[in-house]
Order: sequence, then structure tokens, then C-alpha cells
Amino acid sequence: MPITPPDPALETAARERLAGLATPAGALGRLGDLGVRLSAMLGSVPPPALTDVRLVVLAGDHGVAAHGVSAYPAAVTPAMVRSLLAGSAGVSALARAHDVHVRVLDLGVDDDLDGVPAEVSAHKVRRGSGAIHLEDALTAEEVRRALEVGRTVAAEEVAAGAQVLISGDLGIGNTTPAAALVAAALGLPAEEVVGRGTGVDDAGLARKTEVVAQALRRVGDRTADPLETLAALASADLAATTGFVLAAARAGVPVVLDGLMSVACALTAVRIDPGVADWLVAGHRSTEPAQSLALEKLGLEPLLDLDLRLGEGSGAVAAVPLLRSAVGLLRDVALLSDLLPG
Ligand SMILES: Cc1cc2ncn([C@H]3O[C@H](COP(=O)(O)O)[C@@H](O)[C@H]3O)c2cc1C
Ligand SMILES: O=C(O)c1cccnc1
Repeated sequence: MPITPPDPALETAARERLAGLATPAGALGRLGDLGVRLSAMLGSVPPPALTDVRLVVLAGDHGVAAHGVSAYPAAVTPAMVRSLLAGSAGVSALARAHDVHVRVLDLGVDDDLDGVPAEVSAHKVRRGSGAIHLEDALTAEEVRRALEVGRTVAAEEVAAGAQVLISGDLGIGNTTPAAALVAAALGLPAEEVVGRGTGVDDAGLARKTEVVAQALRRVGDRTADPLETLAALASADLAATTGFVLAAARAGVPVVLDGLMSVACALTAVRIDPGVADWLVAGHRSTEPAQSLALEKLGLEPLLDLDLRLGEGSGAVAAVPLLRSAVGLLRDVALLSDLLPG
């Protein structure tokens, strides 16, 4: 089934409403454009107030983390899962400030997460993932399962009332496979996509670049196929994120993209089904070069550009007030024709 784009008639009606507001023509700039897109995506003009925005953080570990590609040890991943559950992570503070519902799922954390509620690991695909320069990250069956988890979770959030969905990432080393996914999708060499992630030094950056280059050499032309690419270069959490974005678009729910992991997975979802692109909003520009390259390919201009490089969904959640602003303007501003006499 092809993905249905937002209703063009609604988009036209929203654009007419925007043009009629008691503001000078074009004065609302990109907020006006965002309001028009959101109206069409949310299915009414004026758009409904955004009262239900949901973030799902998909966590997993990465075999490459043992090969000097991150500034932090893999032990941070389970610790941060616990922090998210306690509401004390970076994105937790932002989500609280902006009334965004947060759910955390362990897709591939290399830890038993003792004492953590069972539902957090109920969809676990495996512990860790293959080091992509040496072996495939996942089997084809694991890719299928991870995509299915992403779809199931998105469907659950939509059924619970989500008007807008956000995916968040968590997992030491994840900027390495995410950069590899972007390189695979865009046909770019490792040097152009690799960034410093959590802040690796020059030696770390060189190692990381070589890991991505070796992974791309190992995989060869399997990168022509997005599912093969997920098996070869991704991880359980990144494959699930791809399934999450696909399912949101299929359900006609807008997805606000975060940093590198979120955008790399959205790009992969677009390779699987180009119709996904119509349902994406870019929350922010991260400092990772691959994220900007992927946004450009997707034709998306990010709302925020704050030098954020946290992940967890933080840049997307930080952009939620702009979505609410755009919606509020189309809902609450008078029409100039109603203010003028006669
Ligand atoms: C304390 C801490 C909290 C985080 N929250 C998100 N990330 C982010 O940074 C990591 C990816 O960067 P790299 O590929 O360089 O390891 C992931 O865990 C990602 O979610 C964190 C990283 C750390 C250290
Ligand atoms: O682009 C991101 O979201 C990002 C960058 C560095 C580390 N974690 C996330």
C-alpha cells in the first residue's frame, strides 16, 4: 500500500487561511509554512492544538564501541536507560518543559538491565550488534524483527492518541553506524560523513573514519538495497527506528526528526518507501556532518540550529514549541477581512 500524502486540498485551504490572517503577507515566514504543512498533516484547517506529542527512545549497543570510536564507554548506555526511566536525562528535562510524553525501549542494550521494568526490554532483539567493519550488524531475520518492533511501537503510540511522533536514540557508538547508513544512502565516502559524536579527539576521528571506510568496503554493493544496508551497517535500535518512521508515515502521523540517528533512519525509511518524506519535519541541525547531508537530500530545512549533539530526541523535543507556535498562529489569529470595516 502506497503512503498517502497529506491532503493537498487541506494544504491549499491552510495556505489561503495563512494568506488571510491579520499579518502582513509572508510576515510569519517559515512558521507560516510550518503551520500550513502541519494543518494538512493533522487533517484540519485550522489545525488542532498539539496536546499529544510522544517521544520513543530506542536504545541499543553497538559492536564498534569496543573499537575506539566513542569518547565514552559502553557502560554509559544502560546507565542512561536508567536515567531516562528516572526522568533525569537531558531529553527528560526538555520533554517535561514541553509536555512531551516519553517512552524508553531496549532494543539491543548489551546488559540485562536488572530491576528495570520488564516492558522496557519486552521487544529486545539481541544484546549489542556486530562491529560493522568486521561483520554484519544483524541477521536478515533480526532486521525483520526490529522493523516490526518499530512498526508495532509506532502503532501503539498512534492508538494512544499521538498527534506527532519523535524517535530518540541512545547507545554508545551509535553515530558510527548512523554515519555509515548515510554514506550508504548517499554514496559518499567515510571522510565526508564521519563526525566527532560524543567528542572524540583527532586520533578517535581517524579510527572512526577508518571503521566506516572498512565497513563500506566490506559491504560493497549490498548498500544498493536498504534492507541489506540495515543488516550490514545498522543495529537493532536503528532498524527499529526505521520501522517506527515508516509506520508513522503510513499512519499519516508527522514525525519530527532529531539528530544524526533519527535522520539516518528516516533517510533509510525513505529509501524503503519514498512516500515517507511527506510526513517528516526537521527539528534541528546537529553538529554531525552526515545529519546535514541527509537533511539536504531529504529537502528539509531544520527549525533549530543550536549546535546540539546530544541525541535522545532532544533537538526534536526542543523544536516542539515552534510546532505549537505554528499551529497556534493558524488557529488563533484573526482574519484581516474580519477586522476591516465593510
Ligand atoms: C552521558 C551521555 C548521554 C547521552 N545521551 C545521548 N548520547 C548520545 O551519544 C552517544 C553517541 O555518540 P558516540 O557515537 O560518540 O558514542 C549515544 O549514546 C547517543 O545517544 C549520550 C552520550 C553520553 C556519553
Ligand atoms: O546528532 C546527534 O543527535 C548526536 C551527535 C552526537 C552524539 N549523539 C547524538
